[in-house]
Amino acid sequence: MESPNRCSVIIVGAGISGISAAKVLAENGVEDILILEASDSIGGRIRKHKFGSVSVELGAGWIAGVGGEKSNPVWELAVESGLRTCFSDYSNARYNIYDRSGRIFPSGVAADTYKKAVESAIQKLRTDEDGLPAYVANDRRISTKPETPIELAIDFILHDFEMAEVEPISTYVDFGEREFLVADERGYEYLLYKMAEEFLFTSDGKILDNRLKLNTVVRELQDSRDSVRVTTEDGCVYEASYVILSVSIGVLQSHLISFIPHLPKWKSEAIEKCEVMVYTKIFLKFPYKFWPCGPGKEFFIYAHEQRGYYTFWQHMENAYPGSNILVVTLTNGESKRVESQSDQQTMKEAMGVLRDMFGPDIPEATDILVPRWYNNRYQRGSYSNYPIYADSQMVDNIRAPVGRILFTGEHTSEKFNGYVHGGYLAGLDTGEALLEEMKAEKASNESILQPLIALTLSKTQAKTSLQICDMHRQLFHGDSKRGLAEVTL
Ligand SMILES: Cc1cc2nc3c(=O)[nH]c(=O)nc-3n(C[C@H](O)[C@H](O)[C@H](O)COP(=O)(O)OP(=O)(O)OC[C@H]3O[C@@H](n4cnc5c(N)ncnc54)[C@H](O)[C@@H]3O)c2cc1C
Repeated sequence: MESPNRCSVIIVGAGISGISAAKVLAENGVEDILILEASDSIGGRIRKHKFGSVSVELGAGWIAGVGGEKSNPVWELAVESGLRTCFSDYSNARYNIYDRSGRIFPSGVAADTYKKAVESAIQKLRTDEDGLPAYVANDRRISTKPETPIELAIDFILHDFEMAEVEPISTYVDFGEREFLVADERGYEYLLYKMAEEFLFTSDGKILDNRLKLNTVVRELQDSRDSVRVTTEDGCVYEASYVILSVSIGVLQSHLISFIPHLPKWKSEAIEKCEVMVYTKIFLKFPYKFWPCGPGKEFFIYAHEQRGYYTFWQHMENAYPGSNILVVTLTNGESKRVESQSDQQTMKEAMGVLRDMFGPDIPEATDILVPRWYNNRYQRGSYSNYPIYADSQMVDNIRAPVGRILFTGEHTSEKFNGYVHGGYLAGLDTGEALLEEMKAEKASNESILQPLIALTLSKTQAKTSLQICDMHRQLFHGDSKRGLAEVTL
């Protein structure tokens, strides 16, 4: 039987965590790596798409957590790369709440409803933390259930958009409360290309390096005492001393990848317990704009009796003036419902909502774009959402290595899960942890092997055996230009 392709480390997934882990390894001399990516590009949940004449972000759109005492590392990457961004001011959204007949709720009503919703959410959070139902809370105040359309709309934006008013979110506490929308034709993914070009061979903005294999779906990881065998959907087998697995928590839950032996119970239980949020941005293009623009008008809200029904809207005039694009965000149940229906049906529903808000004479949308993160078998959702009862043990278990397989990705970040910077920092941490592990293993091997080599090999023989290792390294390293012709992207 032919021996499998072998290298030091295989990284499964080329999202921000996989690329940042690979970068740490390469920078520290571990260059015989192989990155296996299921889709046709790097970026994962950071992905741009040409829509109309502009680049829109199907996945992550914002750099969240800017302007605080500590600097968000992703913001630093964006500044270094000259990425174009626009500040997003959500604070006015609550004053642009439309009812079904197109009237904007008076600001006093909106502010009051908002205040009550925040108080109620804080109350609910306290009782959830105590493990008690709301009606037996210490101070006997009962958290109120949202019922009216405006209450439901505000409840949606407070909870499904993780507004910092309800609980302290590490991202905002550590890095600041400002958020910047990426509005750059090169896309948010440009940050990943900038990182990748530091250790992979690139030309004309394309990665041309045979250490990155796109369209390669990993289906099985077989962990043994001294290596991991990786089998892909097309039947190829690779072998490495270690694997870094950066696929999303949704993919881990979906069992797209089998583990031999099975993952231990503590690991699989922790993976199953983590919730997955689905978040869908639907883009609609119009022949001209009919919505209000100007200061404080970027975000607007539709209040409907069904929670989350085309609630949260944004116009793209600040990001791309003249683009005539609206974005509406759906989450969870509504995302799944819309993913399973035709885009024409979704356009019809969205147009109905817009006519409620802006009247019957508005123009029909000329194009629609509906990303399907939940049905994408390489994602199975948008990002992890630790349940309220999750403790640090659960996160530790999700992150902990099993044998020679290390787990990384936004879901392994205790403080910043769900965010781009969570994925980035998790990748750096995993890369560094693996370097430590490799150093320790090398030291222990040398202490066993040194006396043996001295006993069994003459000096020249020992040198020859080292050269064989070096030749193997050249498969991946130092000859990337020759590898060019063989690469298919
Ligand atoms: C719609 C949406 C909006 C978001 N908005 C924001 C935002 O505004 N700000 C923010 O900070 N964050 C946002 N996020 C979250 C952010 O995008 C993620 O936290 C981050 O990009 C995750 O990076 P990652 O490396 O952990 O995972 P991923 O990017 O998912 O990388 C994992 C990679 O593994 C690959 N893969 C999966 N299965 C296999 C397999 N079997 N074999 C080989 N490869 C495989 C995938 O194709 C993918 O490329 C959003 C996400 C979504 C989906």
